[in-house]
Amino acid sequence: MNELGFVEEIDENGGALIKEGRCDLAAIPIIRNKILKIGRNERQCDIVLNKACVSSIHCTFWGIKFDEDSIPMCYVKDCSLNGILLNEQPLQRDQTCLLEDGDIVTIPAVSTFRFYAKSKLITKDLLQQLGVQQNIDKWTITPRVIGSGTFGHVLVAVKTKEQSKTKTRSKTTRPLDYATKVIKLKPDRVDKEAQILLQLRHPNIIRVHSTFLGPDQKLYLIQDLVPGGDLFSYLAKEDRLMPVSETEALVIVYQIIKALIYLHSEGVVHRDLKLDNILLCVPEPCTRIVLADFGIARNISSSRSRMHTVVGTPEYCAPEVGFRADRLIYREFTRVATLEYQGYDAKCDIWSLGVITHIILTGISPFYSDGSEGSIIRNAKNGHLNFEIEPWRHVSDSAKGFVRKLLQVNASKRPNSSAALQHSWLQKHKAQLRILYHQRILRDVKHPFEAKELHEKRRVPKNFNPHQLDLEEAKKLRTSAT
Ligand SMILES: Nc1ncnc2c1ncn2[C@@H]1O[C@H](COP(=O)(O)OP(=O)(O)OP(=O)(O)O)[C@@H](O)[C@H]1O
Repeated sequence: MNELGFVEEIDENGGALIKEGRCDLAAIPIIRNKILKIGRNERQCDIVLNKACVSSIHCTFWGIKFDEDSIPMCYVKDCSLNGILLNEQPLQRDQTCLLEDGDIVTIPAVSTFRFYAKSKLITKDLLQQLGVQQNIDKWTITPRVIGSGTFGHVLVAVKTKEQSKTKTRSKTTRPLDYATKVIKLKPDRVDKEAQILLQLRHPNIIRVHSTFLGPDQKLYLIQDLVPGGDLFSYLAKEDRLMPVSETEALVIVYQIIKALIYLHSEGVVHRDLKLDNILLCVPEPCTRIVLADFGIARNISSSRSRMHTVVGTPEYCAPEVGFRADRLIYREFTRVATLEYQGYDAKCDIWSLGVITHIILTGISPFYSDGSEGSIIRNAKNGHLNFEIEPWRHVSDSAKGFVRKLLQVNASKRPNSSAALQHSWLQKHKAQLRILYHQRILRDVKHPFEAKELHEKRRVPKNFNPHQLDLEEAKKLRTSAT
């Protein structure tokens, strides 16, 4: 079942609007992996509103379902010049809001839409079942689950204070939504994730606002809610991972490298970079991406030491980290000094980026073969890459060279994060990537990041065309097709 919610145009009395010839407007489904667009542009929009005050794409709706059992989360984003109202309250340009069943979205003086949730069932005592507090300091934790992982659950949270303040202004005002990661683990691990994240400020790294230690040694990490889902779900279509265009891959990889350069300069190594830990602001190309899940990240700035603990996910894990095909040698993620290796450093993140780049360009995980842990580890140690397979056919040699370089088994030959940015694949598109990044990708960033990215003023060339990359690629594809 692909429908995650519905958007229906209504009249001023709240009744469904079924005009002659426009009955298709009644209850348009929000489906998985597709953004529902409302605006003036006939080619791109699902609901076309032909009025001068309506922007080409005025607002968009989409839904995210973390897994088969989870309740979808649907969002609306204001992309317009003239604005939209959510329950009579204006949104800011580029603002995204999590929707609740029955929410009303208005394009002033043009149209009004009602959002219906597909699944409304949220067990009231879910928080109790999960052993999660409803109120932590100034925060209210809601029973809406965004995602789950090995270490706990991620739920929607709102600021309690803000809620009561806004309630006096209007009953319908929605407080901003945040994500709370609730971790019930050993205190030392818990502290590390919180400590590391609180020190980081970068538009491509998850922003943590506060942390609280609740009863039962549960840590609450209040973070920005990143509404576009993770990169794995974005690529997963019809039971397989679909590659993205080379242009889209460049924009993703560029942002991951930006985050890694910052992270490594702060002495932090992520150690678990994978598709599931890369979040998207909107599930569409050229969106801002955010690295999340610093659960096993390590701060090595104090000692500049190398790391010896075997952690991570074998599919994305650099050979020097020391995963072994024979699981009996270590149990799960215990601390095992890697005897035949000298330990490892921040370049383990570069290897993971190599695996990620391979997957997003081809839909194939380079060392996966039969999927058994043993074969993945053996294949990664061997480092053999096969560029002869069909999905590489339309990919440029420089992209292949980039992947080859990052997946060097010998870590000393692998570039560090700054050198990865200097690779010809990215350098060739340097100017366009920079402009796209500063003019478009960072547009929704509201926080005063210390990172210099936001303060850099770049001159836009007179003939700059934000679609230039796509055109170049289209040209290339046309040539290769003939
Ligand atoms: N701030 C956020 N905004 C939106 N979604 C999020 C956020 N944080 C986490 N998620 C979602 O929740 C999922 C689980 O979160 P996270 O990876 O942090 O948990 P974990 O227990 O450390 O997982 P893992 O088992 O991968 O280690 C993510 O894959 C993502 O889909």
